[in-house]
Amino acid sequence: MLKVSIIGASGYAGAQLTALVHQHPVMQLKGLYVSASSADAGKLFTQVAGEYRHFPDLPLEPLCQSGCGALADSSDLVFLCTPHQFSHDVMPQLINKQAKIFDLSGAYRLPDLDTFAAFYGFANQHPSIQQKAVYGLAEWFADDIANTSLVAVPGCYPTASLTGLLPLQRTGLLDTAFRPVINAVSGVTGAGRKASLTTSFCEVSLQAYGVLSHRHTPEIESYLDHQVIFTPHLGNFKRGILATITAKLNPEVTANDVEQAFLRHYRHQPLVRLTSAFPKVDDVVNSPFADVHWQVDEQSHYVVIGCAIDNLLKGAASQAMQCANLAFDLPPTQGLLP
Ligand SMILES: NC(=O)C1=CN([C@@H]2O[C@H](COP(=O)(O)OP(=O)(O)OC[C@H]3O[C@@H](n4cnc5c(N)ncnc54)[C@H](OP(=O)(O)O)[C@@H]3O)[C@@H](O)[C@H]2O)C=CC1
Ligand SMILES: CC(=O)N[C@@H](CCC(=O)OP(=O)(O)O)C(=O)O
Repeated sequence: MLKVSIIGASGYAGAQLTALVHQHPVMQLKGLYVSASSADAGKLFTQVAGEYRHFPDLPLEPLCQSGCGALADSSDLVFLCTPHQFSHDVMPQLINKQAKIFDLSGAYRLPDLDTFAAFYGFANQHPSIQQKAVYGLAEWFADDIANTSLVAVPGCYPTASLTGLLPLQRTGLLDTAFRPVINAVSGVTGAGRKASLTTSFCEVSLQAYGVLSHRHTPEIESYLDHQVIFTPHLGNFKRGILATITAKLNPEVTANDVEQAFLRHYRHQPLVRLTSAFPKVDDVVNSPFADVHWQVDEQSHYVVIGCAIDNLLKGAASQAMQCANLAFDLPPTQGLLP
């Protein structure tokens, strides 16, 4: 059995990952961790995450940064479900040890360090670690993921946006003179478990935020190799993301070309479902799937693409597990599909 440690296990993404590891046939939970000063330190995971009350009793152990090296030496996998700054700071102690590291934060997703500093508000001090990190968009970078010991698991909006756009971009169907326009709505779990006024029950009402400034814009652009206009919205539902993307196609592109591009890239990908109608959030919530549909207007040469995912699963924990499966040469859907 592969020994797994999860740091940030009391958070929304960490609890999902804990559940996925628990049901994985060849992984076992070695330890669950929170910060040294956490109000949850010493509590049982089952006390903090009530939906998993039937799980075995595992404590949420307080973790000091100095204890991370030993953790990485005694685990096969370490998942970081922690804030960006913590993942950034702790990484030198985790890498080059026994464990492969899967970081769900944005700390090592952006190869351009100036862009990183501008969007994250702190500098990436570890360029040599950044060079080793592989972007964990599982359907697109499987070979690299299989051969690395550090995976930067993508953000939730970039997962939905890139899943919808990459088949067209990689096939050369997009008109490079126009930026695809991505409008995406996320449930409130996307903001994490920590209380804040903007995510409190009485305050949330469908609204755009981070307009022309969200840190997921450069993440999408880095891996699409194309500039975009990305507008996230916060919706008054718990989980799920719906991205609706409008893009300009080259003049000679037909509806059949677009269909072939999606089929070629996703026909053999079990976790991307090409649906017969525009996807619904409810169809993917609590599942590891990305649902994708599109419609082409051959007169105007525009395509509208819809992609729905569960932000906590395909947008975080289940994609991290897909990457872990790839990194350990296991079937990519192991522990994710019955
Ligand atoms: N929510 C989502 O949809 C997505 C989230 N992500 C990313 O995944 C990561 C986790 O997100 P999410 O679960 O939403 O966040 P939460 O705020 O819900 O959870 C954060 C977790 O990290 C722990 N933590 C915080 N500081 C430390 C520390 N210094 N040492 C150890 N543990 C610490 C927290 O526990 P405590 O503070 O009690 O110590 C908690 O368990 C973030 O980087 C986020 O950006 C990525 C994609 C989607
Ligand atoms: C609704 C909401 O607030 N969503 C988060 C994105 C969550 C995510 O993908 O996380 P990363 O921070 O790891 O990129 C946001 O907009 O900041």
